[in-house]
Amino acid sequence: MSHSDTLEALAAAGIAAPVKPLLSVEGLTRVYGKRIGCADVSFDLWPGEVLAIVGESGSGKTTLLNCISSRLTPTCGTVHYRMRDGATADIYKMAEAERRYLMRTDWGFVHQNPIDGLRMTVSAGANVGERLMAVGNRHYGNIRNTAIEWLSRVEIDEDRVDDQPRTFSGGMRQRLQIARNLVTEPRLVFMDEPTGGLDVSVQARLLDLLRGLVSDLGLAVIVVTHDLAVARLLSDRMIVMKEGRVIEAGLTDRVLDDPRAPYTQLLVSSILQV
Ligand SMILES: Nc1ncnc2c1ncn2[C@@H]1O[C@H](COP(=O)(O)OP(=O)(O)OP(=O)(O)O)[C@@H](O)[C@H]1O
Repeated sequence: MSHSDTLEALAAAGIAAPVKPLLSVEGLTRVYGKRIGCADVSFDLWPGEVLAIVGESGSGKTTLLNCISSRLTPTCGTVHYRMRDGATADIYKMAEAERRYLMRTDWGFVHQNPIDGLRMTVSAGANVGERLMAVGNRHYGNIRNTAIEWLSRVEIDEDRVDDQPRTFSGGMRQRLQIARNLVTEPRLVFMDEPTGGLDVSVQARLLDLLRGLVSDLGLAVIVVTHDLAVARLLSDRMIVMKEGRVIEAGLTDRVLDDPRAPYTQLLVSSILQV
């Protein structure tokens, strides 16, 4: 998507464009031997914007998300991030310690399977409190109070604060993972199929909760999903991937209501027929 397309999309969504994007992805490519994971992906993400990456299984969504979030080294391409002090940093040129700090504080990562994003053998309160300690909080009482506050924000009863997440249902675990990620008020959150693997009714409630939190906190989000309904509910803009490449990009409503690429038309019509 070009810079002018992005500005147009933002204006249509009622988001005032800042001078610089929060994240700029340029020519991002990852190959696995001869197999393409993702190829030549470029886009900008603006503060407070929710971008969905959609496509069928194997289209490269997870590879792209992992390359952007520095969990997987790209074969080529760059990812620039605007730090809190306003300076722009190339995340692959940062010192490892600085990148790790960024990941623990200014970024969040919500995994499809909460087991990958939680510590199952420490309490729910500690799962949330740990992230606060990572940003320098040391006062036990304050940490516990903030953890309890966040549990209630994600609709987990206060009296579960000392329970381990292994005693929680799938939906509760996912809500706890979200609280753990959001407690440090990150500016950018990556989500990989955040509602995948949950019952439909649990999914709907979680999506509602996520939508409220994202809007209240003004979060920028990159969400990977194969579910166009999730993209429709959560995102402002979306990119459609096929065989590792972006084949369509634009405002979510435009792409879903008036898909231009034949592949997107097929994706959309296959959902409508269900
Ligand atoms: N570790 C790996 N080694 C080799 N090939 C891989 C590896 N990970 C992914 N691939 C290949 O890269 C391509 C993109 O896979 P990726 O998992 O990114 O797609 P996806 O859209 O996230 O799929 P899904 O929705 O099923 O998770 C696929 O062809 C896949 O087989």
